[in-house]
Amino acid sequence: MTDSDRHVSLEILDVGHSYSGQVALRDVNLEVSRGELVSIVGPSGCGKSTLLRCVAGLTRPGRGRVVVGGAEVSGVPDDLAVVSQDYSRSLLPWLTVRDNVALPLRRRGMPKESRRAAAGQALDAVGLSASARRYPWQLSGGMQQRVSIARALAFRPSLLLMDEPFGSVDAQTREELEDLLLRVRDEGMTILFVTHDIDESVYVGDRVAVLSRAPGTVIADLPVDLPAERDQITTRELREFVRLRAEVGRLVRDGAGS
Ligand SMILES: Nc1ncnc2c1ncn2[C@@H]1O[C@H](COP(=O)(O)OP(=O)(O)OP(=O)(O)O)[C@@H](O)[C@H]1O
Repeated sequence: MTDSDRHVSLEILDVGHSYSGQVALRDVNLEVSRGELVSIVGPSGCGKSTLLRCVAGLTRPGRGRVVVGGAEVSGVPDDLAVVSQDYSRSLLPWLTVRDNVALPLRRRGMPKESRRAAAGQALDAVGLSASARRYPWQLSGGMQQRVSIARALAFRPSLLLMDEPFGSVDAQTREELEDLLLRVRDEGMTILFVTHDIDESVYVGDRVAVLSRAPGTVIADLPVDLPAERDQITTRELREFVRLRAEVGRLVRDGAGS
């Protein structure tokens, strides 16, 4: 398998899901090309996390199908990483930060020295080299979240699912992580990125998919027609950025459910 073969497309086809008769998602259709970053926004409780769980193979959708790289998802795909809001449960407290980051690389059969080097590089990218030998419980919440992100980056999955990943970090770190994510996207990873932050959805996205109020369905799929090279200050000043931010904001506020 070549490196470019690892980057997959994703199809979400007529996906619906209910919890004990309560409909959380209905008729969700979304296609994501290889190497594309699609932001997903929508009102609280509209089913964004449920949708990511269906794509990750953690929840089997009651209706419809999810297809990753041409194959229907029936369990957790091998070549997938998830970064969720819940950093406190995602790291192993008995392993150092570096060993947490290196752990998934065993699945790739990578030799120990290469695992350590890849973990070191990813920690460097999120600004945590100095904490490599510490344990997760010795770090702040925001730092732990950066470790989870470093772990996903070191693994270099073909499909990366992120559920409000920067919600717990300070504003400056958040901007740095957004730019890091854009560099990763440039390497061809396919990314689904759930966020509550409308500015962020436009800044990092190639497209923004807006879900309606519960039960969630896609009510808009907007291309982000901004220069690929983004900058935290000048991109956010562009007329197209301001227009899109307003459009997404209006859709999230007014987006009708059934
Ligand atoms: N395991 C579960 N059991 C029962 N109901 C659930 C479960 N998980 C989610 N739900 C319900 O499904 C609906 C969608 O929840 P979900 O967490 O997917 O939405 P969300 O858009 O990610 O929410 P938020 O933006 O607040 O994080 C909500 O009404 C929620 O209460």
